[in-house]
Amino acid sequence: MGRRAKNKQGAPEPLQIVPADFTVKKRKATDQKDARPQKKLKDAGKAKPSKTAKPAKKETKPVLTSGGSDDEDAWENVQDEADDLLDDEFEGLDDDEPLRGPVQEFDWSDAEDDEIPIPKTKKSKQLEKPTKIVPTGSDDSSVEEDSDEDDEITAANMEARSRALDAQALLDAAADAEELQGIAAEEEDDADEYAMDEDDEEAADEDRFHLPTLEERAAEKSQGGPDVHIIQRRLRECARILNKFTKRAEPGRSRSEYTDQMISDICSYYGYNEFLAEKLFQLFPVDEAVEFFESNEVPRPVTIRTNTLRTRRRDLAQALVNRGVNLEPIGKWTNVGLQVFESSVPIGATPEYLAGHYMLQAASSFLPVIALSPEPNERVLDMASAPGGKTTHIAALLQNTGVVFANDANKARTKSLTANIHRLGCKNVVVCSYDGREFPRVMGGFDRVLLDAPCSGTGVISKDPSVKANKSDRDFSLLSHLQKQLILCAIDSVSPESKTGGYLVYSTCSVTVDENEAVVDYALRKRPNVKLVSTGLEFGREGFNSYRGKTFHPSLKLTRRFYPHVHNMDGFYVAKFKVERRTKQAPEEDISADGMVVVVEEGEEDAKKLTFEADEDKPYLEEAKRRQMKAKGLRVGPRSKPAPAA
Ligand SMILES: C[S@@+](CC[C@H](N)C(=O)[O-])C[C@H]1O[C@@H](n2cnc3c(N)ncnc32)[C@H](O)[C@@H]1O
Repeated sequence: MGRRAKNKQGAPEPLQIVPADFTVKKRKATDQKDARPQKKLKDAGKAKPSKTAKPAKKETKPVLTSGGSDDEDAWENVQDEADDLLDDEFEGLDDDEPLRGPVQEFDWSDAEDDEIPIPKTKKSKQLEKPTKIVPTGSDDSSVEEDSDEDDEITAANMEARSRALDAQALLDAAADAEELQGIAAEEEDDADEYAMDEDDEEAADEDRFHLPTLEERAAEKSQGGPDVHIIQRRLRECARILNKFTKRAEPGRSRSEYTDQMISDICSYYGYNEFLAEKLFQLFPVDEAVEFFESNEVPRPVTIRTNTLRTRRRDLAQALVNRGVNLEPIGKWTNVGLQVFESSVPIGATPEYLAGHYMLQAASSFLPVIALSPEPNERVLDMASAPGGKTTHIAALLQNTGVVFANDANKARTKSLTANIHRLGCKNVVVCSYDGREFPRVMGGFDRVLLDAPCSGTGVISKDPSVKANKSDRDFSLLSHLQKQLILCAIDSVSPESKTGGYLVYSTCSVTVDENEAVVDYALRKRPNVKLVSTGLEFGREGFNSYRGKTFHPSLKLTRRFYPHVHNMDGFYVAKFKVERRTKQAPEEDISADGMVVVVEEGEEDAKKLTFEADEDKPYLEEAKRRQMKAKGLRVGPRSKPAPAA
């Protein structure tokens, strides 16, 4: 575990959401070495008071305990106050209607840093310029009112007029130059906020940043690695320099030297292996990458989903407030979510929890089900469903009508799935345990399918920091391969004839492109009868259209990415497909002799010849079979050795 991992934030920040077109603002470099990076709001018009600096009303929110009080009046007062607060919180929120509304910007800042900078709007310099006064040789300002045309040109005044015109031209030129300079300076400021303080900073910074040479790095390593403060400063400085490389880099040093230093520092500071640090680093602009790594050190807010089969959100909130839970609705995008700020009782063991009134569930986990949007009486497949957070959400949206097939390849995990289904009172769910790649042979013709795929978990590192050290290149290849097989099976399980649906939602709690856009793009290429449609989610970043030399289908923009540092929720990815009727037969080579889907990797044309017998596929197949057997509790033999190179 990295050194920062120990330094966890106390109470989680309230969840606030940024709009889809939100761009992450760059941080200003500060000279406070230990300070956590602070985000400043550029636009005061859009600024919202920080949730950390809560309104006074909320600060007085009572923490009620079920133990009660000897003083009945006091109890009633507190009770009334709690009721009022709930009424305020929930006013206008109709539990039965999907809520829509503007999304809010997530603010990292602590209360004391909440001052909102004056908005930096681009004003027309033309409007700001003082009215020019044309010198006429007279100080009498009334003269300036006179128009040139009115003055008769005579031999006597000709020279004076000529001088005045020259002077005016000079003044105009000077003013224009000044204006151009101003615009250039302003553009530079806008292009990079760091530049705002650059001169001051650099002038004050006697101890100028020096990028260690290879020898210096080796020496540093041999002495047990650098001090945390040195790494912090180096990360900040490297990010600052990479942002404006030509201007700020040390002469003779390359961009990749700074990048390598950053990745190496990220590994030692946060505890990632080099492969994963680089993979994640590449996903973002430099300074945003640091924000991403930083946010993985902070726990996400505790959130619960109201089980509408058993209660209403308002009633649940009331019951929990009465037990001493401090909570509020997550945001306008969900009418069932509640964020828990603090609780005097264990939130996973309240009578309401045991009675199935809610599910402890990350906010990001609501998103695929919202995108799936199942309708009553539909037939739905949840292909990889354990432990059932999304299954039970689907069952609730179906209002216990229709049927949900909750499948998971891992039989052991179906126990917790079944327990959750019972606890939440879902009566329309059938639990099964197949490898998802066996669908639709076992069952097909679903109105909607959810494939919440097995993934690397790079979106949930704050929950499972072991991901930082234990994910390798091989893991990503295997996972991407499995996901590609599963997604084709999921598509083929959807009924294009469905009167109400015909949709597949693909999701992962990972942020890597291999597991997301690459899988979705592969599915689009292999199944011409599907197209991407809007997820219906009002926030989230657009999926990548291209990434590191790979180009994806333009419709990948319709998919959505969610990030911890932007949306204060787990990293997540959601894509929604509409499945149409097939116009021609599926390519034969998709299905192997044993009925499994064959994944065709990069270079589709050559790959057309591939079957499961192909040497390249063997290790993947073998590994998949080993895992399958292991999951079923069967003994697996040793891995076969790779054949020697010819
Ligand atoms: C991300 S988790 C699913 C979480 C679940 N949807 C929820 O909301 O609670 C992925 C699941 O896929 C299952 N899985 C892995 N390989 C599978 C396969 N080949 N077919 C079906 N399920 C699989 C794992 O056992 C795991 O439970």
